[in-house]
Amino acid sequence: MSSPLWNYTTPGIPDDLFERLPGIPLSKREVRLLIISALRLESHSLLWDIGAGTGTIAVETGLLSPHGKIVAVERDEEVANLIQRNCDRFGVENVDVIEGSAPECLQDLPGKPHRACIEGGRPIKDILKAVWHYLEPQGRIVATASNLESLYTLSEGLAELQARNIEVVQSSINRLETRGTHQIFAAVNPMFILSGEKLDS
Ligand SMILES: C[S@@+](CC[C@H](N)C(=O)[O-])C[C@H]1O[C@@H](n2cnc3c(N)ncnc32)[C@H](O)[C@@H]1O
Repeated sequence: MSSPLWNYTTPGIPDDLFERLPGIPLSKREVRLLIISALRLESHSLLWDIGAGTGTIAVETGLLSPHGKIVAVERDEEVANLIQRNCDRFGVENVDVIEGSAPECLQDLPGKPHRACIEGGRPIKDILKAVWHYLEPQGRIVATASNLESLYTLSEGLAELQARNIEVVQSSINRLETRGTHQIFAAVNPMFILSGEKLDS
């Protein structure tokens, strides 16, 4: 009997265990951990993973929260199929993969989310506002930005929505790598991780 690919109760699956498609991004392991931490999942949370890419967030949260439900939204058909394959690879059964483009497709999703992760899409503020509209009270949104423009837009969007307990964290991660005869610390692209809550004022 072959041993399972990931048999641990903690998140942090190494990036190279996921099936990849050329050019399709993935949230790097350490950044993924920060995103998952910011989501603060509860045992039965419904999570919308918008712009689900390679599916690393969907897989990790599916494993971490077996009584929860994840809806992974991805606009590209080939990439949506990749997410399903990565779920199958890790034996994750509580992820529904939806091929669709946000924000338009959100109205057709079943249920209202308690948590949302936004990692892609333009115009990003429209997606943020649409997701916020469906978010349950007490819900949390986590969104990432890799550049100053997205950081500003998301930050402005959360303020306009009067999100509470807004946090912004910038990752700064270096991994030891062998380059020729030397070992150097190579930087993982820094990401901004923004989060906010939908609380009564
Ligand atoms: C940065 S990747 C997400 C990586 C993912 N978190 C992971 O670790 O596997 C962003 C993805 O969002 C998708 N995307 C971009 N705009 C979108 C939209 N409007 N609706 C749905 N998906 C979108 C892209 O096709 C891409 O695969």
